[in-house]
Amino acid sequence: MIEVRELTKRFGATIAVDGLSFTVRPGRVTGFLGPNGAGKSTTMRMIVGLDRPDAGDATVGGRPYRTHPAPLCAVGALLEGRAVHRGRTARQHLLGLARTHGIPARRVAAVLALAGLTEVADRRAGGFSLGMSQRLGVASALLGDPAVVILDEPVNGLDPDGVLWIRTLLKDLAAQGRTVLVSSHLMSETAVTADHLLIVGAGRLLADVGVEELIARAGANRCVVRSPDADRLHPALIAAGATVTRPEPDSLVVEGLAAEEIGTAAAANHAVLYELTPHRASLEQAYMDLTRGWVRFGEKKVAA
Ligand SMILES: Nc1ncnc2c1ncn2[C@@H]1O[C@H](COP(=O)(O)OP(=O)(O)OP(=O)(O)O)[C@@H](O)[C@H]1O
Repeated sequence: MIEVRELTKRFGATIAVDGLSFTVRPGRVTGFLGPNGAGKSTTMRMIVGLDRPDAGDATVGGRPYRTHPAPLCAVGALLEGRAVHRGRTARQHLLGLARTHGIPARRVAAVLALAGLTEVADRRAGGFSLGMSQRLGVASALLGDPAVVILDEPVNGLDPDGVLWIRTLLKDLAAQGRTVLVSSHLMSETAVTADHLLIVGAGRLLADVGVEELIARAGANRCVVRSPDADRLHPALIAAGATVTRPEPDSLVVEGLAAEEIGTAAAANHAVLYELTPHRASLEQAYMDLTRGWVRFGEKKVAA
């Protein structure tokens, strides 16, 4: 579990993080979403003690990151710009990290395999592509078998194979009961992996919401129905509680009823259906609506 309370960070005139409070729960993937400059990296850096907050605090597993006796075994983090000694091989890098925490060497082989790096384990990390470096960063984060995993933009630089790998990995980690916080500025990417979303803009929390709930909030689900018996179906759907518009004599746009309910009402009224198409509100649109007006233009914060 990660708990963030009233976290605030200023860089000169910029308030990077502005009184942010949230809880990240175990057993699910939490997406940390926001446009560029929203304060995601700064928040993650404060959670792992790399940046000092101006106000507020963050705890991991009930205590500040710095006070964990073996932090790597409590929290695994992949943060942007993570330093790897360029002259060392991937295996040497991981063995070095393992030694600082008394982690057995067999764990190194395990995370190399998990990250798909076994074949390149003895190559110098300095020659790694961005995607391979990201994989090494994830391997490092998982080295201590931590209960909490924090990844900042992990899909950056990954090829489609790598993107699929990270998606599966995140879901597996959550299914094992770990707390997983993963940042992105792309809703489309996050929606396929995350169960829960924390959406930030200009350092503030805009939404703390389940993926499904956000879709529902984005607007009622609509169904397009075509029927030669629209005259009979139209009043029946209204009686069942729907809001119905009728753009064509044989077509109805129905809000407030699920496709199953519409089908059932049609059958009960002996109405033939030529079409019954659910149109879900797009998550992308919901995200755009939420974050519109919270994009930073230089130093200025612009609210809707
Ligand atoms: N070390 C720093 N010095 C000065 N300003 C900083 C520093 N780090 C971050 N900022 C500023 O704080 C704000 C939040 O930045 P942050 O990197 O946390 O956002 P982000 O949501 O991670 O963005 P991105 O998706 O672009 O990585 C931005 O305006 C950024 O310019």
